[in-house]
Amino acid sequence: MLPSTGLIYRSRLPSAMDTLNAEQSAAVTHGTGETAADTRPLLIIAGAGSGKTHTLAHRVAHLIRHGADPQRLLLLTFSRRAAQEMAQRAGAVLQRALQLPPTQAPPGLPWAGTFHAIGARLLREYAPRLGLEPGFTIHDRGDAEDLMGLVRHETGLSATHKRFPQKGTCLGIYSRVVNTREPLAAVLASTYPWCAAWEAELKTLFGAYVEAKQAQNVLDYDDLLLFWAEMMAEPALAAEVGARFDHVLVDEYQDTNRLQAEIVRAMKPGGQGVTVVGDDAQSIYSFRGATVRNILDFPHQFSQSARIVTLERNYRSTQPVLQASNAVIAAARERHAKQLWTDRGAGRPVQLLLVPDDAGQARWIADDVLREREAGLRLKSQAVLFRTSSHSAALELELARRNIPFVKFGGLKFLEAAHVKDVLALLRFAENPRSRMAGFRAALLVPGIGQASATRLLDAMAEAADPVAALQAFVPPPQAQADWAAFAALYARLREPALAWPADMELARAWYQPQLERLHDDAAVRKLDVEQLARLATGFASRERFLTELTLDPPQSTSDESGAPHRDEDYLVLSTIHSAKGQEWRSVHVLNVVDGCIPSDMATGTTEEIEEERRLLYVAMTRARDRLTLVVPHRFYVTQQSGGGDRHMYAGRSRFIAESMLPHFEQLTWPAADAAAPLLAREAAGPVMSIRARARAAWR
Ligand SMILES: Nc1ncnc2c1ncn2[C@@H]1O[C@H](COP(=O)(O)OP(=O)(O)OP(=O)(O)O)[C@@H](O)[C@H]1O
Repeated sequence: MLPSTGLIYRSRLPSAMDTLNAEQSAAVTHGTGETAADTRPLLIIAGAGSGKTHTLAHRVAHLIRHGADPQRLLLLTFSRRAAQEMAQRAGAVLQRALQLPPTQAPPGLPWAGTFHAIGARLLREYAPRLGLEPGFTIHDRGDAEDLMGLVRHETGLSATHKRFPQKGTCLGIYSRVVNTREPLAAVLASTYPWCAAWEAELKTLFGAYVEAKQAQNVLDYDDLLLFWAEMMAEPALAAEVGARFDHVLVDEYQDTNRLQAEIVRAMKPGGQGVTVVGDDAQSIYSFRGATVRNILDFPHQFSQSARIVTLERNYRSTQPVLQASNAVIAAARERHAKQLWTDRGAGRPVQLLLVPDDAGQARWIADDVLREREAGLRLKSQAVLFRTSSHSAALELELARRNIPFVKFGGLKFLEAAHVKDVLALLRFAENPRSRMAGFRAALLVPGIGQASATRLLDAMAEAADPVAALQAFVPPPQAQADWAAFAALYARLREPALAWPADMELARAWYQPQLERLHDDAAVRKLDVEQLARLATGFASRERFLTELTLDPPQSTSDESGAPHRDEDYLVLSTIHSAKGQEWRSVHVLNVVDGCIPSDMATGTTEEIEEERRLLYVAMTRARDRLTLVVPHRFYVTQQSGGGDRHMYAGRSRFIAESMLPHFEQLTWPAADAAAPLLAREAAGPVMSIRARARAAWR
C-alpha cells in the first residue's frame, strides 16, 4: 500500500482509467470501490485483440492503488516474457496514476512468473516440510528424455523383441498422465493407442524413472506442478500458501491444464481474490495437456459462482481481418459465446493467395515484404507465421539470398546444442552433485574419461554420503590423470560457497574452451553460443536462479544465415503460430494454409485435435492489425514424413476456409492465371510415372 498518495490517485483516477471501455473497466475494478462487497471469482473472457493484457495490467495497478500489497499478489503467466511485460505495463499505469517522477520506480511484482517458476520457488521454500532437499536441480525436456532413455535401458525394455516406445514417446505419455490427472490406461487409449499393449511395462518404467529422479535430487517440469498440487492437497499447507496471497491472477487461462486449475482452486477454494483471463477460442496447447475445459468450467468451480465479464471489442484489427477471423472460428464446436467487433476502418481485404509451390510462396512473400517496406512499413511490423518450424525452410533460404534480415521464433533449440548443454551440465553438476545426468555429461568431457570411468565415478558418488568427497577421491585411469586433476580442482572451486556468480560461469567457460576446440571442428562458431550463454548469465542473481530460469523458460529466438541482426536493426519476424501467441503485427502472412499443414497431418486423429488446429489458424489470423494474407501453395515439400522420407505433396486449401467463407477473402493467383496455368495444369494431372518405384523395382 502506498498510503500517502491516495488523494493524488483519486484525482488522477479518470486519466488512468480513461483508456478503458465499460467492460474492461468493470473487470479492472471488480471487488473494489462500489463492488467491494462482491467477492466472487472473476472470469474475463477476452476475445482476440480485445485488450486482455491491457485490462490485466490495469487491474493489477488498480488493486495496488486500492491497497493491495504487491508482495501478496500472485500473477501467473504463460511465459517469463509475459510476466515481465505485465509487470512493466502495470508499473507504467501506476507511474501515471501516482504521478511518480520518471526517476522513481513503481512497485515491482515479486510474485509474477510462470506456474513452473513459482512452483519451483515455493517448493524450495517449503522443501523441509515436504521431505524434499531444497538444492534440487531441474531437468529440461532434453535431460528428462535422456534420463527416461537411461532407465528404459536399465530396466531392460530397450531389448524387448517387439519395439518398445522410444524414450521421447515414453516421456510424452508420462507427462500427459501427470498433467491431465488421467489414469495411464485412459491416456494410452485416447492419445497413444499404438502403445496400449505396453501398459504394464510402462508402469514399471515410470516407477523406476521416478525413483531415479529422487535418487539424483532432480525434478522435471511436470514435478514442479505435480509437487505443488500435492502440497496443496494437504489442507493445512494449502491454507497457509493461499493466505500468503490476497489476489491470484492467471493469464492465458485457456492454456492451463488440470493440475494448474487444481492448484488455483486449492489455494482459494472460495474463489475470493481469483481473477483468470483467457479466450477459449485461442486454446492451442492441448498437446501439452492443457484443457479448454478449465475455462469453460471455471464459472462453477468455486464455492461461489464466478462473475463473468466478456470483452468483445477488438482494438487490433481492421473490419475485413476481423470478419474473416470471426467466420473461421464461428465454425468451432463449443465456446463461450462472443462476437468480436471493431470500429477500426474498412481496410484492405484479406487475401487468399494461390501459388504453385513453396518456392513460389517464398518468392512472393519476399517480394511483398520488400514492397511493403518501400511503402513505409518497417520489417519488424511484418510477420510470417507457420504451423511447424520446418515450414519456413524455403522462405529462410529466399530471405538469406536477398539479404532480408529476419529473426525466427519457436524453432530454436539453443539449449539443445551440444556445447551449450555441456556448459550447463558442468554448472548443474556443481549445483547438485547428485545429478547423475549432468555429472555423466560433464565427466565425459574430461580427456581420457570414457563411459566406463564415468559410470564408475557416478556410482561412487551415488553411494557416498558425501558425493563431493567421492569425486575428489576418485582414481581416474592413468591416461586421464593430469586432466582429471584439473577437472577436480575446477569442481572444488565451483563448489566454494564464497564464489560469487557469474564467476562460476567464467571458470566453467575457461575450462571448457580447450575441450570445445578438441571436440568440434567448428569450435569458432560454437564459441559464440557459449559467449551468448555467459552474457545471459550476467542477468541472474545466482547460479541456482540462472539454471532454474533458463531451464523453465529457454530463450526463444534465433536468426539464421542472414546473420544475427542487432537489436536496433530492422528485421522480419518469422514465427511458429504457437510462439506468436499474444503478439500483433501490422502485416501478417500465414504460410501453407493447406490441409496437411493446418490442420497438420499429425493432428487429424480426433475431433478435438482438428478443433485445436482450427483455433491455431484463428490465432494466426487475429495477430494481424491491417493486412493479412493466407498463402495456399498447390504443392509443397515435406521433410521427415515417417517412413516416407522427404517428398512433395499436393494439397488443397485448408478445410478451415470453407466455401461459404470465401466472400470474406480476396482470391488471388500468383503468378497471374495465364502464366501459372500450364504449370498448374501439368501438376494437377499428377505424376506420369514414379521414378522411385522404378528404382525400387530394379532390385526386385
Ligand atoms: N481500451 C483500449 N483503448 C485503445 N486501445 C486498446 C484498448 N484496449 C486494448 N487496446 C489495444 O488493442 C491491442 C490489443 O490489446 P492486447 O494486446 O491487450 O490484446 P489481447 O486481448 O491480449 O490480445 P490476444 O488475446 O489476441 O493476444 C493493443 O494494441 C492495445 O494497446
